[in-house]
Amino acid sequence: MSAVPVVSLRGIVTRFGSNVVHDGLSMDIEAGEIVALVGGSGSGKTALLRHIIGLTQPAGGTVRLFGEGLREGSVHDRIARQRRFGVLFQQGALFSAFDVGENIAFPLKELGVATEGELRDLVALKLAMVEMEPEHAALMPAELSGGMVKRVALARALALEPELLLLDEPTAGLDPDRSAAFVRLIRSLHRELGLTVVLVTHDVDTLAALATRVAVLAERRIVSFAPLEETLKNDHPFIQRFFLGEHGRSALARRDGNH
Ligand SMILES: Nc1ncnc2c1ncn2[C@@H]1O[C@H](COP(=O)(O)OP(=O)(O)OP(=O)(O)O)[C@@H](O)[C@H]1O
Repeated sequence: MSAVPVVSLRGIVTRFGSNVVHDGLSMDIEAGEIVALVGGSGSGKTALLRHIIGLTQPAGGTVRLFGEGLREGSVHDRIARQRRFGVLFQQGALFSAFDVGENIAFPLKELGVATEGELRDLVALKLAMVEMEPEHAALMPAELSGGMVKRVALARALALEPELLLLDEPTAGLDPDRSAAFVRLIRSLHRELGLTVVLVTHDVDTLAALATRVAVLAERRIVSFAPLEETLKNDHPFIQRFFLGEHGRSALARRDGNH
């Protein structure tokens, strides 16, 4: 296959003082995949997402997005590249002083891509994509349920019609019903928009429902990168604990029951 990976990480080294978080980490993510990134607390999952989108630069190694180095090209090229991905951070991270519509419009305004009238239409369109109503645009973040906060944050991540969506713990803090609804939403958006998705999650239910491949971050690198069935056969201690502990077992049993 000659297609260029959407994300290509080579020999990534990340250090915070004497804390070496990644040491020679490499991984390629192909177009259309949903990759679940798992690893212990503090293993560097969020730090890796931050490198992928260029918020931080690793101490060593290279990050390529859509076949281009993150620092490559003119300012114009970099802005164009930024429009090709959307991010949903761990806490949903809406701006509390802005209403829902302003939150969703924020990336569009920042890049100056629409007039006020177009913005209103685009906000309504993005709300519909996450199964919310145009009236919800006037609500303030404090008035939203946890599931709605995630939906609005997702609508904002989709604002610029990205090809790549990065989700950091998208279902954390949601009850099982809301979590399942969010998973269905991501699955249908993935299908309809042809997105590539990178998903950090501790939740085996979410992962089992979505991931085309599971990347396991342990010992400062990716120790396994394979479909779930194959991952489960790996006897790495972290993998065994993560999937075959009590929570993992019951999630996998639920998945088998749903098939
Ligand atoms: N800006 C920073 N300054 C210093 N240390 C940092 C910084 N960001 C992350 N770290 C450290 O790097 C390590 C990896 O952090 P990171 O947040 O990427 O882990 P994670 O795998 O996402 O964890 P969790 O699952 O708990 O969210 C941790 O030891 C963390 O303390």
